Order: sequence, then C-alpha cells, then structure tokens
Amino acid sequence: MFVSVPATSANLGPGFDTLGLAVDLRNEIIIKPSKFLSISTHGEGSDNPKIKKNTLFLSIFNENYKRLTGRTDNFRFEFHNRIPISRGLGSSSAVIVAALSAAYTTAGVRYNKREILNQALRYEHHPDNITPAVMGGFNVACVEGDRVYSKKRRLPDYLNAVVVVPNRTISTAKSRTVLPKMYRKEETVYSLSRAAYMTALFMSESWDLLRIASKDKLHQARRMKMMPELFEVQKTALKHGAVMSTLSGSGSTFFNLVYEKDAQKIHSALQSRFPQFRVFTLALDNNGVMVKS
Ligand SMILES: Nc1ncnc2c1ncn2[C@@H]1O[C@H](COP(=O)(O)OP(=O)(O)O)[C@@H](O)[C@H]1O
Ligand SMILES: N[C@@H](CCOP(=O)(O)O)C(=O)O
Repeated sequence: MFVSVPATSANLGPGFDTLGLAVDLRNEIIIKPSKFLSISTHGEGSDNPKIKKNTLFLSIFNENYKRLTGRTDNFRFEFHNRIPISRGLGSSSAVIVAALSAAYTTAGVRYNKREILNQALRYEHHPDNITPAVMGGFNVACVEGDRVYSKKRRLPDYLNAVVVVPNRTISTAKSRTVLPKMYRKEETVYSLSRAAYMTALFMSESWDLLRIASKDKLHQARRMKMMPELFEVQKTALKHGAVMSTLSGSGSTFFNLVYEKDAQKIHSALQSRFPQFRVFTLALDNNGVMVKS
C-alpha cells in the first residue's frame, strides 16, 4: 500500500487555528505485510534517531488498526519524508493523517475523508493543518464537540507557493506558549475581520486584496520575534511581488503566495538574500491525502 500526504500552511496570517491550505510537497509511505516489524526512513529527519523510530506514526497506526480489526499484525514501513520537520509546514499533521489513512486501508475498512479528519482531531486539537492535509485546497475549519466542520475551495494552478524554510526549528507546542492567554478587543477585531475577509477573497478568487487581508495581530509578530530575520523575509517577499506573505503555522517557515509568472523572481530574491535558508517553489495541492492499496 502507498500513502501520500501533503504539507500544509496553517493560519495564513489572521486565520489562527482556522484557515489553512495544502502545498505539493508530499511525504510518501509504503506499507507491506511482514513477519516482523521493520522500518526504513529516507529524506527529512532520517539522520535523527527519534524521527527514524516514528513513534507518532506507529502509535496512531497500531492503535487504530487494533480498534478496527481487533488484531495486532506486523508490517514493513518505508517512510519517504519531504516535509521539513518542526518548521510550520504541518509535518505532525501529515504523519497523523497518513497513519490513520493507512490503518483504515490495511484493516480493509471502508471510510471517507470526513472520518479520517474527525479521527485526526483526537491527535491534533486545532483543525487548520489536518483539514487541508486530508482534503487538499484552501480550507476554513472549526471544531464543534469532537467534529471538524470545514469548507474547501480548490486553488488555481496559476498560483504557486514560495516557501522559505529556516535552518532552525520552532516547535508548535513551544510557539503556542509565547502567545498571551487574553487578547485586547482591538487586536481580536483586527484579526477576526481579516480572517473573514480573507475567506471571502479565497472563495471569490480575489487574490490582489490578500495583502491587506493577510495582516494579523494575534500571533505572527509575537512568534517572529523568536527569529527576527523573518521580518526581513516577509519584507523581501512583498517587495518582490508576493500576493501575501505569512508565517506558516507556528513557524519557522515563511509562506508566500505568488503568481506562477513571478515565482522565479521572488524565489531568486529570497534565496540570494537568505542563502542560509532553503527556498522551495511549490505548486498548490487540491488532492489532500491519497492512498493506493
Ligand atoms: N516524518 C516524521 N517522522 C516522524 N515524526 C515526525 C515526522 N514529522 C513530524 N514528526 C513529529 O512531529 C513533531 C513536529 O511537530 P510540530 O512541532 O507540530 O511541527 P510541524 O510544524 O512541522 O507540524 C516532531 O518533533 C516529531 O515528533
Ligand atoms: N494554528 C496552529 C498551527 C500550527 O501549525 P504547524 O505547522 O506549526 O504545526 C498554531 O498556530 O499553533
């Protein structure tokens, strides 16, 4: 069996814990029945003994395979990781969504993507990464009880993402602790109004107003202070024509939405200004998790 799951960029500025989209940078996992448990890891994190063990994937896969079949069986897992880890591109959501999709498929249980999404919420409590990882495209999502309610909009192929991946990690858990427990009404209204406006712009494909809609006062600047070069990354991307430029998830990656025709210029400007960081130009993804049994 083959599972492929995309990276995601959450928040998109003001849409804290609610907006997110998928990009075409995929982790792939090959799973085969085996007499013994065996794991091999390639790509991102393959030099890190903790990541190589992939306890996050295995614990979710095993728990759900057992829940669905009542059995514990052995498999051979081959992980091909392309999503940078702890960089704000939804690496943990990708693992969760892949593990659940793999467990349902190997168990031979029929499922739909909504089921995977609601199960994923048990492992990641904000829906803005898991929703695009499952569905692809741009998504607005909220949680009521133990369910995710979400709406997807497909993204056009004349837009690209230029992502700047710093050489240092920011863990999501740590990056949430730098945020205040309470917000002032003015900051809340500033971001809330832009998140609503941004959703309307994505739904109506009005890209040129995203520069205004993508501003935020809830989390970005507070988090970017942990890596002050990010202010310069944002400035450089906007100066060279990015449609919008926002901290990806909790960071450290910066996500720049660009017209395909401008992608190379923006990519080169960012790479030459920040040679220590990795820059990728990526298509946007409308498929979400894909499984071939
Ligand atoms: N490919 C992977 N293999 C194993 N574990 C992973 C992988 N990707 C992510 N993880 C787990 O998720 C953690 C990163 O989650 P998080 O801090 O939320 O970063 P991100 O912003 O990339 O989602 C890692 O420390 C690791 O425990
Ligand atoms: N809304 C979350 C998104 C975290 O995304 P990640 O890719 O950094 O895990 C947050 O802002 O904490």
